[in-house]
Amino acid sequence: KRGIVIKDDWPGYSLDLFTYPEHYHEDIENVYIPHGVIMNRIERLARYIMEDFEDSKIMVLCVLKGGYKFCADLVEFIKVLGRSSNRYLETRVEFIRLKSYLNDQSTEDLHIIGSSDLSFLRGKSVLIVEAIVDTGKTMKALLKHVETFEPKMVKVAGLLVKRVSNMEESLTNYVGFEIPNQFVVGYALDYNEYFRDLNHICVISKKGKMKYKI
Ligand SMILES: O=P(O)(O)OC[C@H]1O[C@H](OP(=O)(O)OP(=O)(O)O)[C@H](O)[C@@H]1O
Ligand SMILES: Oc1ncnc2c1N=NC2
Repeated sequence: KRGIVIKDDWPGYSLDLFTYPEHYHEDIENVYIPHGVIMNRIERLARYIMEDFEDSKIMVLCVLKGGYKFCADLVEFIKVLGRSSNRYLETRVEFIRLKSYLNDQSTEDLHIIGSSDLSFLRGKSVLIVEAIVDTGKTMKALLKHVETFEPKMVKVAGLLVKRVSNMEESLTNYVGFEIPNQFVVGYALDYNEYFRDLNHICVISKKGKMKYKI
């Protein structure tokens, strides 16, 4: 599944058509994916996931920090949809903190911050929830690490997948949006820890990149 394909020439929406935190006015170019569209897409992904996991419990592994909003909203939809179709899927959430980006570049070394012990995954049906797959380095390394704990099944939900190489095709089972290769922020996606408090997914402006550069 490629998800909603956003074309290279998609200009995004003009900033004055939406509300966003005033302090980011100079730092973002446009509203690339409005919060409402993100939520509607996540609701549809929840339906796919419920069909595939049917009656087994879901062990959600949320990849911090970028994945925390996507994970919270996805798990909420799974709960709400489960209630209305009286097919309740028991969902447990665990977290892993990975860091690999400085400014807008992936550093060579991926490192796990905090505990790397995932033994709670043994024998479980695992859903890895990740905000974005860009070079795929993080997801490749994480999948290798997860496999060492012998889960029963592993599926990956990626809200955004960058059209950078065909590698990600095999890395994600559920894709929210396939986007061109440009740096986006918002909805918990950051640039040096900024913009996580932005509801929409936006394209960062040159000024924003300079202002918050490390
Ligand atoms: O496919 P890749 O090129 O590896 O990029 C994807 C990863 O990079 C970002 O993490 P980041 O290092 O920014 O940490 P954060 O999630 O805490 O912001 C993002 O949250 C993914 O985990
Ligand atoms: O576009 C992006 N925006 C925020 N964080 C990341 C991105 N790509 N890899 C990590």
